[in-house]
Amino acid sequence: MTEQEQALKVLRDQIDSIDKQIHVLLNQRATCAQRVAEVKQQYQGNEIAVFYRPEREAQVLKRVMERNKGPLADKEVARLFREIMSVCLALEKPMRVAFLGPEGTFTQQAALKHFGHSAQSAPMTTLDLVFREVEAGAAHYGVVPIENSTEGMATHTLDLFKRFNLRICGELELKIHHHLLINDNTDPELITRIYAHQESFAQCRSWLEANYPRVDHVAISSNAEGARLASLEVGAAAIAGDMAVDLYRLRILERNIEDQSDNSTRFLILGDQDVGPSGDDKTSILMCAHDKPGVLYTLLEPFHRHGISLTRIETRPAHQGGWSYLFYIDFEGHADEPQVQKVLSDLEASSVELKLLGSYPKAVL
Ligand SMILES: O=C(O)C(=O)C[C@]1(C(=O)O)C=C[C@@H](O)C=C1
Repeated sequence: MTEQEQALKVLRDQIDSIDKQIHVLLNQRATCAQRVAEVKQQYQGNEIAVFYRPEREAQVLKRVMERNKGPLADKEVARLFREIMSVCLALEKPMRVAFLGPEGTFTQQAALKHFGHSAQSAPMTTLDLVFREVEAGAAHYGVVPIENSTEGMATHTLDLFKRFNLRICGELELKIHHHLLINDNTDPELITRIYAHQESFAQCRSWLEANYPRVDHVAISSNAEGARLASLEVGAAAIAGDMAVDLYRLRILERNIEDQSDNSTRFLILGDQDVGPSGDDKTSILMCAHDKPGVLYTLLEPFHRHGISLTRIETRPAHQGGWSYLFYIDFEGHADEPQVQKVLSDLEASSVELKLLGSYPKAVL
């Protein structure tokens, strides 16, 4: 055995021994999760037991990142623990998560980032169906886009919160990297059309003008569908993300063509449970108000008085006849906290229609 082979053997023996310990510990953790499930079932009485606990998951992931000393990066260890919790939760109860499909969309990527790969992700053809599937109990949770850093709010998602009585149970952010994709039979010099969702064309506008000014842009229901078409047609290209590349066996002609390098999308997790406080939470509400002088002041003043920071405010027409508006507001804190409760009761007293969409842990990963 050479000196190098000897050194490798020593290190690999160490790795084998560490793996054995990790293995034992993983199964010990899984056994604890199974017991947790039994306890949840015992104490839930007649109600359906709630297995997924976003507030606890957020605390676990945060602690993992805080105590991390490397050499693994904080996000990487958190990602590993994300998957460990995902398998433990699947042992307690397999989760079905509806997302805006088809397979290969950024929303699916978001679902897997948030729930880990042990959750079963179920593609829906429209956003309405994601809401409906969760409301009907056919899926435990849903994942929907809410805003993009380049293009702003996903207004259709906002409108659906008014129609459906669901809770927001979580949020996450995903970096959105778009690639220009072709199949192996397409000559890069002979591209005649590019498929993408309207939103993605908008996020890559300057790059497309500079590089493909005379090629047809075909707007399509999703990037994943565009990728599927580009995998079948000679002369077609698609704009889509990493998941679509593997799924439709496409070639990346140009990487990261988004105009803003920090292009990212925020997604919300829909469910029907009230999530407990994690210690670092956000709350979302919808308010409906008529257009009269000082209305915005009435809505916002209680936040100022009780020292609550807003993280987002968005206005939409309420579609109720006349000039009524819907205000979608995100702010810091949890509905169980006294200051937040004061804001909510002041708003209710000021005769605006108020709908609490949910309190949930701030995105960790
Ligand atoms: O602490 C719990 O309630 C658990 O069910 C355990 C656990 C975990 O693996 O840590 C699993 C699923 C929950 O979503 C949160 C945490």
